Amino acid sequence: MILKIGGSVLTEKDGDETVAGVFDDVLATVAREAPDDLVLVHGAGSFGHPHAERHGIDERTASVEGAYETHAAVARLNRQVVETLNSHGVDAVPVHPSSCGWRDGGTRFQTGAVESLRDAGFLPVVHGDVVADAHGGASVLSGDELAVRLAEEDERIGMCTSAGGVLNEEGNRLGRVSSVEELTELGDGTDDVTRGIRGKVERLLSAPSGGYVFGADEIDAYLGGNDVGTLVRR
Ligand SMILES: Nc1ncnc2c1ncn2[C@@H]1O[C@H](COP(=O)(O)OP(=O)(O)OP(=O)(O)O)[C@@H](O)[C@H]1O
Ligand SMILES: C=C(C)CCOP(=O)(O)O
Repeated sequence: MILKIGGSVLTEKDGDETVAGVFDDVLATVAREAPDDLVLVHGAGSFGHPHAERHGIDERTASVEGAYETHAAVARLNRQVVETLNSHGVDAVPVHPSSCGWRDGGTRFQTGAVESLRDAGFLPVVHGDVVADAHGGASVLSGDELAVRLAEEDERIGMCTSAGGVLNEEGNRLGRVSSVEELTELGDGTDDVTRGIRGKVERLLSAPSGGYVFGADEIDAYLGGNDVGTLVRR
C-alpha cells in the first residue's frame, strides 16, 4: 500500500521550513495503523518548494544551482518524519530519490531499495526530491510521481492533502474525478513547482487503478482498507 502525505499537511506551506501543528499526530496515526506492506512518501512543503522556486528548478527545468540546497532542505524534513515515526515504535528508514532516481527523457527510479526494505519489515520513507538529468543539471521529482511509480499493479495509492480531497468551485469535495477537464478554476492553480492539485490528479489518472485524495483525519480509514475522499480514476 502506498500513502503519500502532502507537504500541505506536514508543513506550514507559507512558513520557512516549519512543520505543521498536526505533524506528530499524523505520524503517530501512520505508526499505529501502518500495514506491513506500507511505503510512505511525503512531499516537500515549505522545506523544498521555496528553494526550488528561488532557483527556477521544476519538473521540466533542470539546474545545477540550488539542487543540493533544495535536496538538503527536503532531507531535513525527511529526517524529522523518520525520527518521529520511530519515536512511535516503527522501524522507518529513509530512501532519498536523489541517490536512486534520475531523468533521461523519461523518469527512472531504482525500486530495489524500497522493495528490499519493505520485504525486510522496515517502513521505507521516500520523498519528493531533486534528481539528476542526463541532459545536464537536476530537476524536481515530485512525491506524487514517486507514489504512482512505486505502486505495483493494483496496489492502493492514497494521497493526503490539507484540502481533504479534490474540491469543486463551491469548495465541496468531489466523490470521483475521471479527467483533468473536470477540475474547476479552484484546481487550476500552478501554485508550486509540481503544479499543485492539477499535477496530483494527472499523476493519479496515469495509474491504471487510480487512487484516493483525502484529509489527514482519514489516514486511519485509508490504511484500514476503506474507500475515502475523492476517487481519482480514468
Ligand atoms: N480544486 C482543488 N481541490 C483540492 N485542492 C486544491 C484545489 N485547488 C487548489 N487546491 C490546493 O492544492 C493543495 C494540494 O496540492 P499541493 O501540491 O499543494 O499539496 P501537497 O501535495 O500537500 O503539497 P506538496 O507538493 O508540498 O507535497 C490543497 O491543499 C489545496 O490548498
Ligand atoms: C520541491 C521538491 C524538491 C519536491 C517536490 O515534491 P512534492 O512536494 O511531492 O511535489
